[in-house]
Formats: sequence, C-alpha cells, structure tokens
Amino acid sequence: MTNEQMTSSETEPTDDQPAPTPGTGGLADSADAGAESVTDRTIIEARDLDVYYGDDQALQGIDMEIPEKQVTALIGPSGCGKSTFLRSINRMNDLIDIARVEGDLYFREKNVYDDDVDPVALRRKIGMVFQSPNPFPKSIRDNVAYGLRVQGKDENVDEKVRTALERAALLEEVEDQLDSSGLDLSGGQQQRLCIARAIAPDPEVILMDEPASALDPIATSKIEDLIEDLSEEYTVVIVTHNMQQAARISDKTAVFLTGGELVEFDDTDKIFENPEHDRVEDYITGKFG
Ligand SMILES: Nc1ncnc2c1ncn2[C@@H]1O[C@H](COP(=O)(O)OP(=O)(O)OP(=O)(O)O)[C@@H](O)[C@H]1O
Repeated sequence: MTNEQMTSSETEPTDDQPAPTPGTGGLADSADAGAESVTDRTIIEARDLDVYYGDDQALQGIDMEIPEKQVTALIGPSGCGKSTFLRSINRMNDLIDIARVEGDLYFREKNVYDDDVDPVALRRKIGMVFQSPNPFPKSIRDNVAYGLRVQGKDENVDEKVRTALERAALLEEVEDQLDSSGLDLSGGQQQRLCIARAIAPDPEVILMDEPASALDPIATSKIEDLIEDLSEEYTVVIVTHNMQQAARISDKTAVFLTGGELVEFDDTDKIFENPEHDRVEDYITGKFG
C-alpha cells in the first residue's frame, strides 16, 4: 500500500489510537491503546483481502472486523481458507514462499503489511497456538520462559512463568514439576503449556488453529473453559471444525465456504439460530461440509 492510499486514521494519531512508537516494529503499544475491559472496539480489520498460493486464490475479498477481548470463531468446510486467514493476521504466511497477500489487514488501524512493520514484533503482539501441542523438548519452566527470553524480557522470569501457567489453568497441576520435561505432560496439559508459552510475553491477540482437535473430550472441555476465560484479557481468534465448539465458546462467528469466500460474519447466536444465507444454514445443519 502506498502513502497515497492511506486513510487519515492510519497516518494521524487520534485520542484512542495513538501513532506507533519507535522501537515497536511499527506497531502501537498496547498500553497506549488503552486497557479498558470488554469493548466492541475493532482490533483487527480485513479489507478486501485476497491470498494466493502461486496462481491459486485461497481467499477472495475478505472484509471482517474482529472485536477486541472477544472470541471470534472461523468455521467452514475443509480447504475454504480458515487457516490461511488466521495466518495472514500475524503474517505467518510470509513463511510460505508461494503465498501472496493483496488488500489490507489492520491491527489497531495499522496495516500489518506496511513496509515499516516488523513481522517478529507483530507476532509478539499476536501470538499463535497450533493444532497439535508442540512443546519444546525442554522443562515446563523453560518452555514458558522461552518467549520471554527471546524478547529480552528476562526480569522476574520465574514470576512471569507462574503467572502464565496460572492464566493457562495449568499451574496447579504442574507446580511441583516445573523442571520436568514438557513432553512428559498429557496431550491436554501440553496444549495448555503451549497456551502458557503463547501468553507469557503478554500478547494482545491469540490465534488458535484447531487447538483442541487432537484432544479427548475432557481435555477439550478444559481448553474451551480456558478460552472463555482468556477472552477477558485477550482477543481470541480460533479456527475450529467443531460447530458445537464454535457455538459454545465464541461471541462472533465467521463462515467461510469453498472458494475462500467469507459468506457470513455475525454474532454467534445469529449465525447458529437465524443465518442470513441459505448456504450458511445448509452448512450449519450439516447438509454439506
Ligand atoms: N502452504 C500451502 N501451499 C499451497 N497451497 C496451500 C498451502 N496452504 C493452504 N493451501 C491451499 O489453500 C486453500 C485453503 O487452505 P487452508 O488450509 O487455509 O483451508 P482450511 O479451511 O484451513 O482447511 P482445513 O479445514 O482442511 O484445515 C486450500 O486449497 C489449500 O490446499
């Protein structure tokens, strides 16, 4: 995007949207952005976003406004572009050689694809949890401390590790074994450890790509409870194949359909009880997908 294409809201600080400060990778500081609790303020906005892999288009003209400190679920049949959209938010698609993004993706009104945005700084603010739990072959403590040390946030590491484990609803279970390997935990505990690792550096947004799909029902239910709790402090965007899960835990739901189109985005209750589009109703009621 060129400067000519920028709107004034991206170039001029406003009362509730200060200009990015130096040393923050081109992004505004969360402290600057205000710390009020639940709001309907948009934190992430896609405008006419297209993503291609080589010549194949995976997302078409996506427009979406994701509210802060709420849970937004991305649902839709396999291959419709949910993970691609998730990865475009924190520029994980940059790591895929053939991926190309067109259009705009704003994080707190700053286009994350602008030249002055450092993707590594962006990923500090927008963390990610993957489908399969992937702890490092390190101790529980070092798994959680990893992100802090990488970012030079190495003061009071032990306290920050405990806080992150507590926020991830894992501290009670592992308190006496912080020096044991993260790989010795159960699958559900490993996933909560990965969530603790993601939240230790205190991001603003947590992206989750089917975080419970490899877990049993009890571990899944713990992760769902945790996601609801996390949304008091963080914005959560979650890809799920499980429609009941989306209905249970999300405030907003985006329905993508084949071809990489966002067909409907609304309050979760509206999507599941009275969707606008027949294709969404057919998908929700299991007629396809
Ligand atoms: N690394 C890649 N290289 C090439 N094509 C890709 C890549 N990742 C995804 N695609 C293609 O982009 C389209 C969207 O894929 P994506 O994984 O985003 O969909 P999805 O809705 O998350 O699917 P699923 O529910 O099966 O995980 C698919 O056609 C897929 O084959």
